[in-house]
Amino acid sequence: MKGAWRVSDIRSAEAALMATLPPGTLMKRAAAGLTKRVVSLLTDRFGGVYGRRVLLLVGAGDNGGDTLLAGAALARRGAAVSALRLADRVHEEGWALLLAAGGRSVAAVPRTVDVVLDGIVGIGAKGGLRANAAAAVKSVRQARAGDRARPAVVAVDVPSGVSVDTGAVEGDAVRADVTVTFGAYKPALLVGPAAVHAGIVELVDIGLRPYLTGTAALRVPERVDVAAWWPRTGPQDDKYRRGVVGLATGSADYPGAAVLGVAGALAGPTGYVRYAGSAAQAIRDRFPTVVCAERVGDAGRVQAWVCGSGLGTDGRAQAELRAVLAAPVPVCLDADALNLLVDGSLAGQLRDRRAPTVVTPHDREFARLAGADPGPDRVESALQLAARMNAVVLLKGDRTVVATPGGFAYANPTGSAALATAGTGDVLAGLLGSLLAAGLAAELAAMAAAYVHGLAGRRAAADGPPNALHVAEALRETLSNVIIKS
Ligand SMILES: NC(=O)C1=CN([C@@H]2O[C@H](COP(=O)(O)OP(=O)(O)OC[C@H]3O[C@@H](n4cnc5c(N)ncnc54)[C@H](O)[C@@H]3O)[C@@H](O)[C@H]2O)[C@@H](O)CC1
Repeated sequence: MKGAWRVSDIRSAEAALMATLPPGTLMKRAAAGLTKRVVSLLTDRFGGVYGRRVLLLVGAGDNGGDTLLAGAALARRGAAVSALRLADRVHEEGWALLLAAGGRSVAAVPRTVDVVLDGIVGIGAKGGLRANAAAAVKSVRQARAGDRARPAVVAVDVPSGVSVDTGAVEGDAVRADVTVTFGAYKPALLVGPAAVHAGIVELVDIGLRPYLTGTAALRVPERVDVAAWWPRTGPQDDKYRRGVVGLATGSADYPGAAVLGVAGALAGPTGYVRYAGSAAQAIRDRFPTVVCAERVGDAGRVQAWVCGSGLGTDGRAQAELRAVLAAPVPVCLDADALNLLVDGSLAGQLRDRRAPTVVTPHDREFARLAGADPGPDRVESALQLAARMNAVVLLKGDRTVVATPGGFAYANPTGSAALATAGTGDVLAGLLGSLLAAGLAAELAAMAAAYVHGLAGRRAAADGPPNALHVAEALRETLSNVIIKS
């Protein structure tokens, strides 16, 4: 699993590591990693390094220093390197090396450039881009709009203009194709709108890891993690032992929500799916293996409930949610269940639950639950709500965040714009419920479901604009690739 560290932790680790090394060693390691990545980008996209036009955007700090050292190395390999200074003072040694290698200073963004290196600011940034930097970034963007291939943009350590610890982007910020980051991931590379600005993120090992002693601000699972968490069927299992998931979703008015949730649950690891609600006929017609009842109280034993989507908010819906909350099993609450939780007595019942609860709000539902929109720091917002509700919070977004009441946060790397369509959340909730019923810990169930659901969204989108049923249908093949074959 990847971990992302806050700037303060990275600074402490760097200080401890630097104390063991000759001055300048870390910057040389960083610049060497950056140079290597830019060489491969120039070679892959533009056929080589010699004669290719590289522009350095250079700010005042060591981030500019890394960039100048890499620029000097590229110039020595024959690239035509120019540097635009965006501060009165820049890293002196780096500047001298660049000029000695044949690099030149420019006063504005040249008209034609193959690759831009963004060395305006790194982890020492305070506030957004200043006016001269913002103007240079705008020129680069305009050049790219006229020629979709060039310039390719490589951010050094982080894209300038983003908030490194939170992933917020409040003003203008660099949009990179690739970010080459040093020593450790930073939250902005993995979560929030900044993650989109970072593009493909590549970590250069500069020897920092053993010195990062604090807790990661954020964890980002990889395929092997999800595969390891996924419950497997053993030779001793029967349909009950694999777990029974119950869905209290949908209604006569909204049977589709129930259908989509059940489709998600059927793709999960449980051996048995029960449905309780007034969309039972639609479920029977479509899924003959699902056992249906009209009410939660009549459904029989389940090991986890999914409740909410399409349920409505009338008296019957309230009674069903109350029954679900009273069950001593893990519960996943979505959509209308979240709207009903704004009611004080149900919220109290939720806080008193002993078994785990997962809530899966999008931003508007989050605002109703928390009393305010998620702030620019989505991880912190989700953590606060998790602590307040005593529930795991899965905050949906391009990089879905999972936060636990105990203070741990995860970000999902597989988000896809394809999932921004009606009903995909129902599929997610069903899959998540199945993982809960199979016995996976609530935060891992939430993370694993988001991860696989994101991949299924991408897979479904490969055949054209998908709807939620396409996403549900893509789950089986996605699971076969990700989980079973790994
Ligand atoms: N500290 C280390 O051990 C290492 C640091 N490295 C590089 O050094 C960077 C951090 O260097 P610094 O601490 O010098 O910080 P930065 O290079 O991020 O920039 C800080 C400087 O930029 C100016 N500045 C701050 N906010 C600004 C803004 N919004 N617009 C314009 N200028 C602004 C400040 O006056 C300050 O001088 C890292 O991101 C990384 O690229 C690497 O060389 C690896 C090792």
